[in-house]
Amino acid sequence: MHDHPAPGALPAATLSDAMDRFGAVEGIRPLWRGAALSGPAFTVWTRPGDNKGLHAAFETIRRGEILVVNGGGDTTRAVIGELIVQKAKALEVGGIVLDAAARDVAELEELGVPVFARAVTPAGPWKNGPYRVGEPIAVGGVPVHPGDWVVGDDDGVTVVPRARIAETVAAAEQLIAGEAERRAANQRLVPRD
Ligand SMILES: O=C([O-])CC(=O)C(=O)O
Ligand SMILES: [Mg+2]
Repeated sequence: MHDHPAPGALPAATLSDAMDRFGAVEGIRPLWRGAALSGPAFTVWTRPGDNKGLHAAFETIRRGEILVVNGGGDTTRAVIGELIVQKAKALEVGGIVLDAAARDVAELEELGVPVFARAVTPAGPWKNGPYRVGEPIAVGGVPVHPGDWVVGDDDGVTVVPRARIAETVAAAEQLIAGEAERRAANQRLVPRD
């Protein structure tokens, strides 16, 4: 199904730069320093504060896919915690991106499944729906279709549309080469008296 060159470990910032600085998700951060993910999106749209749809997603999500959730940007209810992320770990999901909140953060870091969220709160979710699985959504102002490439690192999350993965990777690699030259020039700087 995923027959394109993958962005792999390219930085989220560089991938966004390579798309004229679009595609960068607003306001969603890693829950701990060093959390990083890269993989195709598996989308869920849920009623704010409710995680019935996330449990449904774990019925069909595949190894390596990134669970990307539009939870309406709600920060008052955590839609994931330790128990649901245990499922993600067992299924070898590639990571979780929430336009919503999380809880049990110490346990999440120990589990090691990379989680990106808008907020953290001890308040638990409702479990009634409604929800949608596998439909186009948006997170942090960026559209996400199933199969779009999602990259997250210390800076946050960038989404690369599926049809633009190859050209974006090529452009990002060129930017990285240019940055290497600028880095070398910076290292030649000396103080002036
Ligand atoms: O209660 C919930 O659904 C969220 C949670 O804390 C967990 O999954 O551990
Ligand atoms: Mg919990």
